[in-house]
Amino acid sequence: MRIGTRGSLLALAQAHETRARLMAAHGLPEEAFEIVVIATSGDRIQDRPLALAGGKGLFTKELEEAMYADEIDFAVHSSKDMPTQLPDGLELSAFLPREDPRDAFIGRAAPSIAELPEGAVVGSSSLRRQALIRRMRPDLDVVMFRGNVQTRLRKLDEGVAQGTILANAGLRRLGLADIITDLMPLDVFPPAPGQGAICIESRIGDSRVRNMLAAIDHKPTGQALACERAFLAALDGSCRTPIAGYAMIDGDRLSFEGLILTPDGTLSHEAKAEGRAADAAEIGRKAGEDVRARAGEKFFEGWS
Ligand SMILES: NCc1[nH]cc(CCC(=O)O)c1CC(=O)O
Repeated sequence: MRIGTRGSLLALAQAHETRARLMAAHGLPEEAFEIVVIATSGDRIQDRPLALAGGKGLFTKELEEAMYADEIDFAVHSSKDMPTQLPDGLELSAFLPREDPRDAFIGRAAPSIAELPEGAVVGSSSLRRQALIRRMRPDLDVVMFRGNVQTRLRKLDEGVAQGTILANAGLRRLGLADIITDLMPLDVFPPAPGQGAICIESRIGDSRVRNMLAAIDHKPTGQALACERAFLAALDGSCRTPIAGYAMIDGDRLSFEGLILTPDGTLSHEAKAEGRAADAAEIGRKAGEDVRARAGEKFFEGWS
């Protein structure tokens, strides 16, 4: 089996984790799986926010083309980077057990956002994180910050900013949990839909691949993701609007909290929903339609 992945350290860590789980589940040796690294446009574009460069498909397009061309059997992704609408003939066929979904703060002048001095600079290129920081601390100066973890840490060392925010899950997968100075609570700083969950994309109808992946698929994570992705899809997947959403599964029950904000963090609309885990997608879709109706179409217009 050929496992397709991007070449970033985080993507490679995720591909290796997937391979280790497949080896354990099927009692197969490492040689049964080849990891194939494919560069994506998202990796190449470093000079502007991804929302302005075309949004989410940027991390997935080249991997999807490799699946169509039968150069790889499946692709490992961060669910957060996946568009809500997949190209024809492809599906999300497995999810690994979700890591902690929270965002992590890496602070220099202070260990937490609340303790930063007035006017301090925080780097982030995520519209959601920028809006949430501004909502918490309107006095802070939020600047664009892209690049991998090492680049960001160097910027902190150089004093370009006094703090930045990254996903706890990614930092843990990179073995970098010790650089975190604070974990953002889910209620004040809700994560992006899909954050912390690794997903696997494959060709619809490829039963050999599907059977292989079924052994490592984590159903509760798949249900949570179905809800969060339906929420996002109902909001049109607009990557110009800061959107947060997190579903929790407890047995056969699901609870969901979603949030949309204006980029400056001054206005927001929240959705809370509960129901059967089996109805995950329906719950997410309704929550999305509900906030969309309450916010009004004007809410989604005019941001850039
Ligand atoms: N867009 C980059 C990206 N995609 C997934 C993760 C983190 C890992 C995850 O959420 O599973 C990150 C980095 C970050 O947000 O810190």
